[in-house]
Amino acid sequence: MTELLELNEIECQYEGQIVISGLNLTLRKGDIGCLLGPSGCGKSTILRAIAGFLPLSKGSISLRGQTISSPDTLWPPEKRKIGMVFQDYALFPHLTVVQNVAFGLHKHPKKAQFQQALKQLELVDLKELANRYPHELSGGQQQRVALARALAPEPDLILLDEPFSNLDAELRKSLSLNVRDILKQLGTTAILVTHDQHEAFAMSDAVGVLKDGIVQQWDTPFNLYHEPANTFIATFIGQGSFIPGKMKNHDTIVTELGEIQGNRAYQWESGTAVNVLIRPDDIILDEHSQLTAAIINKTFAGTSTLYRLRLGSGTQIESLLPSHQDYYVGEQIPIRVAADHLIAFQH
Ligand SMILES: Nc1ncnc2c1ncn2[C@@H]1O[C@H](COP(=O)(O)OP(=O)(O)OP(=O)(O)O)[C@@H](O)[C@H]1O
Repeated sequence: MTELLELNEIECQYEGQIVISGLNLTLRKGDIGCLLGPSGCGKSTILRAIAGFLPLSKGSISLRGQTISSPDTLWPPEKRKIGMVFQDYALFPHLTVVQNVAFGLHKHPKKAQFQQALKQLELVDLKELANRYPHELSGGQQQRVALARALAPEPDLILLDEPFSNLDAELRKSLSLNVRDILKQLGTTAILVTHDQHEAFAMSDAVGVLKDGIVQQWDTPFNLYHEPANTFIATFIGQGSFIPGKMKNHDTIVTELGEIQGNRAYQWESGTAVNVLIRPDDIILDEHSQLTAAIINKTFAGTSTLYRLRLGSGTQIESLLPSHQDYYVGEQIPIRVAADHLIAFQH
């Protein structure tokens, strides 16, 4: 059996109000899964249900093949062997770093507790700071202590609830990759909750995009971007906008940008009205193109510049171009669509 965690049609409520319904999710041993979605969509609620802090009103959760939650089963959190890391680190201020990490090891003999805690601190590269107190550490260091503490009892599963939200952008990026490496090195299965899609993509093997308590798509980051299951995913993940089109044949759509041919076939009949997703990196500059668009604004982003363009019809699209090619607002530029992954939805 390779599935470590299985959520089967779960429903969660707060005081009779259903927040999660009919949710399915499976995670293989050693995989890092992520729950991504707008604020209030139910991400933390799912973690609470997995951790055992919230009962289920329907469905079941099984870990290592055993049912740990169902309407008439609720294993207590401490029996689940699940580690947790929170946004606010939640370290004990009156305990040193090594005492914090050793805290969850109270069943071990004292000496073994400290040896194991030091081993975990070495893993997160903080052994030198073992005798400091939390207030003597930076935010990133505190979060690494929290990770070491969660990993110390060698849990089968670790839940990370917005663990990098309190850190600045650069640190978020480096720490998220660092944490991924540590989890992969240990083979620890993890679920990350975030509303930062870059973090979700960088860290996870599979990502579930949630909206209104329902997982809209549970897939690899690549597929979420290139094969979105619906218009919500298409616009929530990455950038892009829809333009109207008509099916010409199964893999070609006629639009005001010309005929766009992709690498997947749609079953709709010729003439069917569709919306086609155009990503900024699908629109490239082509001096031989007859098609032009007017620049209505631009955002410089270092290596590239994002241009907002208006087509003759008034439709607006975006184009991401290398920043050394610099154009001004109001200029007409010749463009062409260069998209292999044609994404369209019926009107
Ligand atoms: N203890 C509670 N009692 C009642 N309603 C709650 C409780 N906790 C959360 N909710 C509601 O459940 C819904 C889902 O909340 P949850 O915290 O799971 O969302 P989230 O996706 O984690 O949001 P965020 O990204 O803002 O942390 C929200 O509408 C929220 O108001």
